[in-house]
Amino acid sequence: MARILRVALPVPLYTCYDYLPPPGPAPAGAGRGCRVRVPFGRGRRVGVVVGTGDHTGVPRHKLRRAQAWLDPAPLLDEPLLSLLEWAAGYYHHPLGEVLDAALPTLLRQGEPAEWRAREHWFITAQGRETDPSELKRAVRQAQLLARLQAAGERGLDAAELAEIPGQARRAARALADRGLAVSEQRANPELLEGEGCEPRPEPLPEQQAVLDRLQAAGDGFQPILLEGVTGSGKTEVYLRATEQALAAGRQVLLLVPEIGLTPQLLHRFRRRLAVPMAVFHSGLNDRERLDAWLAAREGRARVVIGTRSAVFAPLPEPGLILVDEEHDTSFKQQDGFRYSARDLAVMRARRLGVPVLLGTATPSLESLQNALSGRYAHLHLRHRAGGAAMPSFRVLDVRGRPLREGLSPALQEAMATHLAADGQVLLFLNRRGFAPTLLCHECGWVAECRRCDARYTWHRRAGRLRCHHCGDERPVPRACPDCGSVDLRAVGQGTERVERALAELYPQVPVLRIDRDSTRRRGALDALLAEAGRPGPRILLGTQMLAKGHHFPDVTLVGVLDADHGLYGADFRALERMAQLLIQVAGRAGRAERPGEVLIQTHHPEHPLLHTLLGQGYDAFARAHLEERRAAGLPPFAAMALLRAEAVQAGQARGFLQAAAERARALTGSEAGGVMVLGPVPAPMERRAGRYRAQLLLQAGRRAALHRLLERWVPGLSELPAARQARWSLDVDPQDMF
Ligand SMILES: Nc1ncnc2c1ncn2[C@@H]1O[C@H](COP(=O)(O)OP(=O)(O)OP(=O)(O)O)[C@@H](O)[C@H]1O
Ligand SMILES: [Zn+2]
Repeated sequence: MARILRVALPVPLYTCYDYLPPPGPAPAGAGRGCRVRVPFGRGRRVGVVVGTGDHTGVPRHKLRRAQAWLDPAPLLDEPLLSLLEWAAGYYHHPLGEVLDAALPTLLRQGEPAEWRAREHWFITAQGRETDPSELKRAVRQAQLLARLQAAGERGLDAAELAEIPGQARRAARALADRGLAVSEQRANPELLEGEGCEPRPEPLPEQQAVLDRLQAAGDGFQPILLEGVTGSGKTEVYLRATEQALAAGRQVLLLVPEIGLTPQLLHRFRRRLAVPMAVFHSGLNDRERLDAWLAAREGRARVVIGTRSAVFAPLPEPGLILVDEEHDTSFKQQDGFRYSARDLAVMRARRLGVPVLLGTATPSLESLQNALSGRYAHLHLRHRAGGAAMPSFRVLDVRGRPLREGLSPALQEAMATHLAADGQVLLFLNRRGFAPTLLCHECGWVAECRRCDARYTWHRRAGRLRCHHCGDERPVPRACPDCGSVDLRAVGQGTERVERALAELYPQVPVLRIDRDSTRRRGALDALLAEAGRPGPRILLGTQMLAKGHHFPDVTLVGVLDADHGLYGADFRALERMAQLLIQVAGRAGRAERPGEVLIQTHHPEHPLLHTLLGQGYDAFARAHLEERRAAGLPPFAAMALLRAEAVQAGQARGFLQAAAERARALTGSEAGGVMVLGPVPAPMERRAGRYRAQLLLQAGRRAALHRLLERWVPGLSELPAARQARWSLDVDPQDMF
């Protein structure tokens, strides 16, 4: 064994630490990629060995001994570990924290990387014969008995039991005492097992072209941008491509946006593919996450599906990486280690030598530019599968029109027509709550968050004012705190308010509101989506939760209540986002036999975005917008990094950034063709959650120049005296400028 271990620890410092190996003989597989427990300061940490050697710069009397090996063989295989090292370098983030972000919580805490036997509960023969109502004085036991009866031979595992409200485990033991249920210890938790029972439609020629391209890529890196209009059968391509890779004995990783991991999607995969799958999503508990991770690592899971962090799932036999809705902003991690899962997916595929397919109806300008410049293959699905037509668009000029809670007469008329024809209507409004502003009509006072430069949103049903930026909330005042008037008025519409108006306007039509508030309870979203998918007249009203990825066959009319909001955003990506959102929402219309119609309400009917987008399509808009970005020297024609800082006192964050900027300028000064250092400036919302925020932008025409600077600049930032007063973070390739 080597005499020195280099260990990455989860601490915010740009360095690894040298230790002597743990006492006693090392396990046979010990070395790089294994976890060790080490003393650190006065405590202990779990770290990952990233290197071994015989020499160290640490003086002998300071060199400490690691306490124990936690893995008998590398936990992270070489391709994954080296990808993470690359990512730490690219995002200029401490390696220990990168590793920490990539590992399931239990592994970070030092738990063994092993399955653990878990309790599994079954009904007994006697239990099957017992009517739950006989247990009338033990309500919970009766409920659980009914659940176990319904579960049949499959039984309920510990995780399912934990989901049942109340003391389900106690009830289970009480049932066991009565001889109605039994438990056993199961070593291997069951993986989601696909059924593979669904018929497979013949691929259309454009779909086949993608599959051929993937097949031709064989064992090589091949990035493909798949630009397919909404409803064109992209998911069908993912399924077929997955089948191809599975047939070649490989694993497949599918990344989906947070909102995209719907029961619908999982259902489709399970019905088509008869293989074990592992699913990563934010609803998993720590043990479930570890189980999914182990299943992927042992190769038991052949398909791994998950949101952002699943890009770090181990894949011993990788064959294909798929990224659905590649333009979606949820692929970007917005705090801590700020990575782009989409970009890392491409890099991972490149390093593994496997194809990667980025699918979307509305490519990000970054990916589009990569495709146009020939770095990615660019394939299209130009028509809806199954013969459905693309929806028709109409811009509704609402200037001077009487609006009833945001609904124009023309929109109401169209709704009535579609509902009368048994169609469903989907209304999109990206603002939850009742009203975004509470105003005193007497003196003009506005309810503003105590901790942010922002207004409270009035949540009428809950009777609360809530800040959507910091989460602060408080009761709604009865009277104006400034002048005492009781004439407080709601200004503007949120989904809650429109929902009320719809109930009055269409009393006989059920309205389903889908937003963060109505889906807070576990399972609520699934239930609402299932309800929304049923036939019959219905109005679906929601925020962007409703806008993306869902397949509602009976929706024939989509109404965008307020397109103005996105047309004049402060961020240079505002228009791109707005265009993507509009196309995605519109894509929910007319997905089955009946044609769809999309109505967009705006006060700016002449806006060039609406003109190009609706007249010529997303592709034309995106190409035109790319040219504007090129002319302005903005991404994807420039590389950016944003240094953000925040502090409790005004001026402290800026002071730190000022010092950082001077350092950067000193470093760039000598270099021609270097990096622009812009700012510092206050953040667009300067005060948030009680802290003052500012930012410094670094921009360069060439990525290499930016990275050369960051390499020399970032590690020293924490040593600046002003760093003690501010919290700071670096965002490479920032996706929003707030
Ligand atoms: N080759 C095919 N033959 C017949 N039907 C197909 C074919 N491919 C897809 N479909 C059907 O067309 C519909 C839309 O397909 P799919 O959901 O895969 O599209 P999508 O591009 O993923 O949609 P979105 O962009 O909205 O996510 C589905 O009902 C699907 O079953
Ligand atoms: Zn706030």
